[in-house]
Amino acid sequence: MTAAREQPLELTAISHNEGVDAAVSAARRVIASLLHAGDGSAAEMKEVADRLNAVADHLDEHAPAMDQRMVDMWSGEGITRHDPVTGPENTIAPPLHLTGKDDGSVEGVVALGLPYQGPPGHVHGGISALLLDHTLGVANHWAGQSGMTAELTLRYHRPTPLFEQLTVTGEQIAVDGRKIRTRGAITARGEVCVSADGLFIAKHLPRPR
Ligand SMILES: CCCCC/C=C\C/C=C\C/C=C\C/C=C\CCCC(=O)SCCNC(=O)CCNC(=O)[C@H](O)C(C)(C)COP(=O)(O)OP(=O)(O)OC[C@H]1O[C@@H](n2cnc3c(N)ncnc32)[C@H](O)[C@@H]1OP(=O)(O)O
Repeated sequence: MTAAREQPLELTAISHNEGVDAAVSAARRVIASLLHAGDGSAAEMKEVADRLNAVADHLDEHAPAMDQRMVDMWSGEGITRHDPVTGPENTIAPPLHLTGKDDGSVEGVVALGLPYQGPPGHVHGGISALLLDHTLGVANHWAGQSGMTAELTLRYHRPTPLFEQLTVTGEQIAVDGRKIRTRGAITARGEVCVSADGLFIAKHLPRPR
């Protein structure tokens, strides 16, 4: 008999408060702050741009070669740290933090700010697609058979609010040979805002080495 898990399993990397993760958290703040500031801001934007460019110059000067970095990114066998949805090393990741549940599904919560806006006060539909594509991919990984997205069908039921807690879910529904069918949704205040049906094909591109 398998003992029931008391804690849900972490399926995505959690940010450290140090190293590149801390710098990425700061950069996420900068992205949101710039959009909040806009052209009406009293801040001296030329100086801000110069300082940000100096930071980027410093990072580029000390970074490993790109091909080596690609190898490093893909060296682990488990969860990724660089992806654009959950990755603590990726400034454009909100980040969403996903856990695996005993019923075979995955779930995470996230609140999205101004950088992810589409219609006024609401999440851009392409951002919802990004979150769901990735969450369905992780759900397949959790279920034990993963692949590449071949089709992703989205239904936008109601606008997805910014600044509110969203729950993102994914669940593998069926595997038929190499075809994997997976479903998911984004809900806010218990109501479905976006639902997704995905067809994934069991195929994996080779990792850089
Ligand atoms: C992606 C994996 C990442 C791995 C990470 C590893 C560890 C990290 C751990 C945790 C994280 C977990 C997951 C990662 C999270 C998210 C993943 C994001 C997913 C993506 O972001 S991924 C990028 C976008 N994605 C593409 O970039 C795909 C481009 N595309 C292709 O690479 C090919 O197109 C492919 C592979 C789709 C199929 O090519 P193929 O040659 O392998 O397959 P083939 O043609 O033989 O078809 C076999 C049968 O599928 C049917 N079929 C094929 N395609 C179909 C379609 N579109 N619609 C309906 N049916 C279709 C055929 O009709 C046939 O059916 P039948 O057998 O019945 O005839």
